[in-house]
Amino acid sequence: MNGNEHEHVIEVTDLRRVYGGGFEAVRGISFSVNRGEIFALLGTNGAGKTSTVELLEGLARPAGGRVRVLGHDPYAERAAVRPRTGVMLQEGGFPSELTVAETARMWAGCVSGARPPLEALELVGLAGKTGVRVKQLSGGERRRLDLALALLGDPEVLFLDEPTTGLDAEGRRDTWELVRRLRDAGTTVLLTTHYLEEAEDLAERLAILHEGRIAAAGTPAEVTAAQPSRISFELPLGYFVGDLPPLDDMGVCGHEVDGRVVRLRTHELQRTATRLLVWAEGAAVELGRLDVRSASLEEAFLGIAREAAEGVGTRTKEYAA
Ligand SMILES: Nc1ncnc2c1ncn2[C@@H]1O[C@H](COP(=O)(O)OP(=O)(O)OP(=O)(O)O)[C@@H](O)[C@H]1O
Repeated sequence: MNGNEHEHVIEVTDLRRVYGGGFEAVRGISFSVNRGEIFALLGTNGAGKTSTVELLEGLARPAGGRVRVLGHDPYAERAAVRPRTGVMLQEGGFPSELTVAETARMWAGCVSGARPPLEALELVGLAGKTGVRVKQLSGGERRRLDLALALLGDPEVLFLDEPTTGLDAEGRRDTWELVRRLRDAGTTVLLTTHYLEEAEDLAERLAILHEGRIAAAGTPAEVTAAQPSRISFELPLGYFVGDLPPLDDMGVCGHEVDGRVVRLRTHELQRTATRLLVWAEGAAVELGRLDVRSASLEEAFLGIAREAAEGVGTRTKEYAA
């Protein structure tokens, strides 16, 4: 963060959203997104991702806090913000009888300065489907049509709500490639996703939401680094975890034993692995199925969700991403 407010294309401060009946879906979150950055919002089902993105899109008024997109309030100053943003909702909801080309033309008619519809369809790989009715498209093709429509206005800021849900592996990779190309051309992208590899691969920074609060935020590497690495192995018959050097001395921060299988957690992977291997060598012990791995974003996510659910060390506050 460079403190230069003009670089923050999206700024969210202590944002709250309360639905009728008093349910608080977004409970005071803060983050900012820089120009030309891809930022991912992750979270378990019902964490508040869509509720947040809708506030950024100006579709609802926050119950508290502040949102600025391109320096404007997207709800109160919708006319200033809307033409400069592209929105891909979770459910596009287009008339299913229209063809792909008709849908794109109809949509382009509502966008000032729209790029040619065929160009948008080409970007998402649907140029060969112009004559196909929307109802005949596969789920993945519909998501790509949603994305083409979001791109029609050549937006400065793109909101993508689960852009690759329903896409096969190739379609997902193609979409990532397109999002990266858009970013390289200067577009700022905020996306929500359930695919952790998508966030790890695409996003410069991310925030993990849990029950309306930010549970962790930073670069994928920063979020992952906060989680322990894992070492697992199987001890030979007749050996027990108590035969290892004292776990504290090995830098182990947690362990589980399941029969002869031992799983160690550590924030000092090199130290723990070295002590373990030196011990095994000295004791002439063959460690079966030895597996040493750094935490992945997926492990970080599951760890955060588990901690939050257990209420243990919940880090659900004051993350300024
Ligand atoms: N219109 C509404 N009225 C009342 N509660 C709502 C409404 N819309 C959403 N919620 C609740 O707000 C919470 C957050 O929902 P939201 O759709 O923002 O979550 P999400 O993180 O996008 O989830 P998912 O990953 O399942 O799409 C959920 O508990 C949901 O049930």
